[in-house]
Amino acid sequence: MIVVKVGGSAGIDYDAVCADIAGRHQAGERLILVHGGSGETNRVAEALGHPPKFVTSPSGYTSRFTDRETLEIFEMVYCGKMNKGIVERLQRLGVNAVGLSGLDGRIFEGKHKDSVRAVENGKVKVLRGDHTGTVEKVNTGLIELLLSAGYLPVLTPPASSYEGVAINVDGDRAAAALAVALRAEVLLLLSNVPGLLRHYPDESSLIREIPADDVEHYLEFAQDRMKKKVLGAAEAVRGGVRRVIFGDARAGKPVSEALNGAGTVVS
Ligand SMILES: Nc1ncnc2c1ncn2[C@@H]1O[C@H](COP(=O)(O)OP(=O)(O)OP(=O)(O)O)[C@@H](O)[C@H]1O
Repeated sequence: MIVVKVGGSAGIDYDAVCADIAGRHQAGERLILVHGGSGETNRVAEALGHPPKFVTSPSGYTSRFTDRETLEIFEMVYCGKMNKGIVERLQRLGVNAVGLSGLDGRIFEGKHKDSVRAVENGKVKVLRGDHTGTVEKVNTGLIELLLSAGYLPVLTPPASSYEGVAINVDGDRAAAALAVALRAEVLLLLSNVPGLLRHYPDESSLIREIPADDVEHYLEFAQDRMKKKVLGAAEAVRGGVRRVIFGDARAGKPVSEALNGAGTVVS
């Protein structure tokens, strides 16, 4: 089993990702696709007059402040435009894909965090009304049903809180939790960069290998949103996934190239 997570940043070639996945699925490989949608969510939020707000925690992690209106825009883009766009591409390629969010069948579950600590102008503030959380539990029943019937699941945040409330969760860490729950051999985290760069944005500074027992050490090279990917990779290998790859989804055959050794390999 391979869990592929494709991001939602500008420059990602979804046609290339879907064509590669379709070919591998049709050759009999067991795959699941998880996707993001941050770039398009920012654009739509601006257009709807509710611009995105990002907050940085005292420990340096950046996340989207998700009030109820932001959550609804997030769902429009992630579960609507992005998810159905990917499912349509796969259907056109002859793959019977099924798009679901983490709310459906409670695939992704976690605790609802209503408040977040954020550093603003050098001061730590507590912001309330947040709809975020972290995936703590993956309910694999529905996924296994789909896989055994030959469907290709295409999953996206949000997740469900334990009370059934939609929560914005990080897609990389959700994919990591899924890979652990399904005992996947490989987790691919594809985005608009060649992998983890030692000196971002210098693409020639690609880190080729990260030892599985030393992933957290590499957090120092990741800025802002890349930190969550490194954290997700650490969680996946700790949970038994043998290989995590940060790969490039901008062109070519993103899945196959990553599996053939391109990108940053954590093992
Ligand atoms: N050291 C680094 N190496 C590579 N990218 C980095 C680094 N530090 C920060 N980044 C940033 O991290 C981004 C990737 O994370 P991001 O969460 O935006 O991607 P995504 O997975 O495509 O999006 P989504 O949240 O929609 O799933 C890159 O576009 C880059 O700007």
